Amino acid sequence: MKVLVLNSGSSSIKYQLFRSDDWVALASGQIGRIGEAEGDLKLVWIDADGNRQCSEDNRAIPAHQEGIDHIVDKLQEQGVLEDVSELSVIGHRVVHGGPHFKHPVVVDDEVEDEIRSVIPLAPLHNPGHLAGIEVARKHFPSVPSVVVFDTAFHQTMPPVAYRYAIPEYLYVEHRIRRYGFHGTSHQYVSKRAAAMLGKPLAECNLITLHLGNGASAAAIRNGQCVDTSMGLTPLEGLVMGTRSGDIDPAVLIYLWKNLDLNAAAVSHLLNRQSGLLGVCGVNDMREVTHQAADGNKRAQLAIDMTLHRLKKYIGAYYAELGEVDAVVFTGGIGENSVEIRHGACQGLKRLGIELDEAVNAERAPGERFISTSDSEVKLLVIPTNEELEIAQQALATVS
Ligand SMILES: Nc1ncnc2c1ncn2[C@@H]1O[C@H](COP(=O)(O)OP(=O)(O)O)[C@@H](O)[C@H]1O
Ligand SMILES: CC(=O)OP(=O)(O)O
Ligand SMILES: [Mg+2]
Repeated sequence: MKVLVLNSGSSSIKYQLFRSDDWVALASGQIGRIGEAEGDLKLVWIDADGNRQCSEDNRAIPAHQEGIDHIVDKLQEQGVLEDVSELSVIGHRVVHGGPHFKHPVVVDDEVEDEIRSVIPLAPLHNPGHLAGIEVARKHFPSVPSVVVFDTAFHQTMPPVAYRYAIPEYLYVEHRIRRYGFHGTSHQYVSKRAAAMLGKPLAECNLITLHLGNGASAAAIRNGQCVDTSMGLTPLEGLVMGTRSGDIDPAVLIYLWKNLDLNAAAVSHLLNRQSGLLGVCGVNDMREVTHQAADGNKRAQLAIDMTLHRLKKYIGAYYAELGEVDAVVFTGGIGENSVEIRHGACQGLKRLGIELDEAVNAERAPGERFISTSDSEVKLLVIPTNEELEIAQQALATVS
């Protein structure tokens, strides 16, 4: 049997089709730049002879609806999903589950309504997820859809970590608290880290760093999340591609009072015009790194601010955990940026964190140790696989 996973973002859809007996990915792909004049479509699949094939094109994809139609056509055309009855379940990533969802659930009208009701808390993400769910239900009415929430893994946080120091009724009546995101990724890399360390996950203390367009850190004690950097929404915490991360809330009041910006304008400014983009005009870390290497001072400042914030969180979570087995780097930046990993580990020798610079600089794919053999705290690079984690959780939910 097979499991299809759709990870619909604000302007992209990532997807993978797994064979559930051995979790081999039969196909994986991405549709980027949805709604733009030119799309960015990629699909890698395994053909009938077991060979890896790849196709790319730039056709325009106006909306998620067309994107998912395209995915289904393409999977059928390449022979990896000939018969819908081969599909046991479709797994969907949903960034915000709000206060209600602690575990994956089978989608019904009520679940869809609940996801819709928390759109204001994840405006960049939840609308795309809903579009994905609706189109999948239309294409595969007989196949159950299961939603797996980014917020679920963080539900083990204690109140000291998830409460804001604001009047209690805002928590009790409005559920204003810290939820945390990228949970599926933090959970996946935690399990892989335990396997690499050769210890049960329940005995591992970890700091996991998911550094992609959105970025978050998590403190894991005995395999469970005890703190994370994102909050009520995916805006809190680290410096991100276009999001500010931590900021004095008085800045918002200032913008409202003195620049006459309303709530929508402030949200747009902090979610879409800030972070690396706000500081240096570019949001892609590869480009920022090139510009900094060419002597661009704004790009260098953007990198230095990213590292400054990242180190604050590593230090804070180290202090919270007391003992740390490993720091894990994942996400597009964590997996690929030699410079960011180098900068994040600088000067931490007294904490028992020592990077092996030569190993860090090797652009090797896959899971690897990048600490010196003497480093008390191990440093790991682990490519995340949110889709695999979602596929396994989705199948377990309907089994
Ligand atoms: N070789 C690289 N060096 C530095 N940054 C990289 C590299 N490869 C990818 N990235 C960065 O990873 C980020 C995207 O991460 P990803 O996890 O794919 O994002 P998303 O949040 O969209 O899933 C971008 O900022 C991109 O520039
Ligand atoms: C929650 C979040 O920020 O997700 P992404 O990194 O995919 O934007
Ligand atoms: Mg991501």
